[in-house]
Amino acid sequence: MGKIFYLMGKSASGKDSIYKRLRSVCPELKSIVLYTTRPMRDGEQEGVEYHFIDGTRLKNLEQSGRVIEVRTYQTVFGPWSYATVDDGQIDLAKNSYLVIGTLDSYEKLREYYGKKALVPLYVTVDDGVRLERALARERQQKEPKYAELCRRFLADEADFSPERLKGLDVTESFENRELEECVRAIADRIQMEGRREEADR
Ligand SMILES: Nc1ncnc2c1ncn2[C@@H]1O[C@H](COP(=O)(O)OP(=O)(O)OP(=O)(O)O)[C@@H](O)[C@H]1O
Repeated sequence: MGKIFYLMGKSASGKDSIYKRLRSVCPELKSIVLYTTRPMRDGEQEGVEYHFIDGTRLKNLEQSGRVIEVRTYQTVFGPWSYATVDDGQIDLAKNSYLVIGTLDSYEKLREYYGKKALVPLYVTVDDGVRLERALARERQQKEPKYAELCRRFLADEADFSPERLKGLDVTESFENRELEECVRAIADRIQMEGRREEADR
């Protein structure tokens, strides 16, 4: 049976950077396209970055029991939802998947597909280094949002508390000191899972 490799970590831990590298290092892993009610941005394409839907369609999907997890953010443009939907794109009999997300969405997918289907890939960075990286990244924005950066940094403490991680069996972590080293360690972990699967057959 295939696995869902679930990449997660606190803000600015390097998930996006690692995800992009893993996409080329582990091309056999499929991606999952989420659904969102936020408007499409210039350059985005339906079905590539997201499936773009409206609130009514999301409600219908929820009523049909196909929404595995949904998060809604209150933005200045109104509420924007992001959802993982069981629309047939996830077929664990055939494929394994690489997904990037939050600990909450990891929990929901784990409830839906079963503990055995999920492999958590938890990325960590020393807090001081992470704050420096977050600040450097924010400084490059046209309108840096430093208060939001601080809010997220503090919220991470509760979101990824040791108790929560332990409760969800996230016992392994990958330190992102040097990007390529971290990518290699995660790729090795992914390959080990493949070997385990073969041995069990
Ligand atoms: N190993 C590394 N060494 C130095 N800089 C890094 C490393 N990994 C990532 N970065 C940089 O740190 C910043 C945060 O990385 P990235 O955006 O990938 O994190 P993230 O976990 O996806 O963040 P968020 O969840 O907040 O969007 C980026 O500017 C990225 O270029």
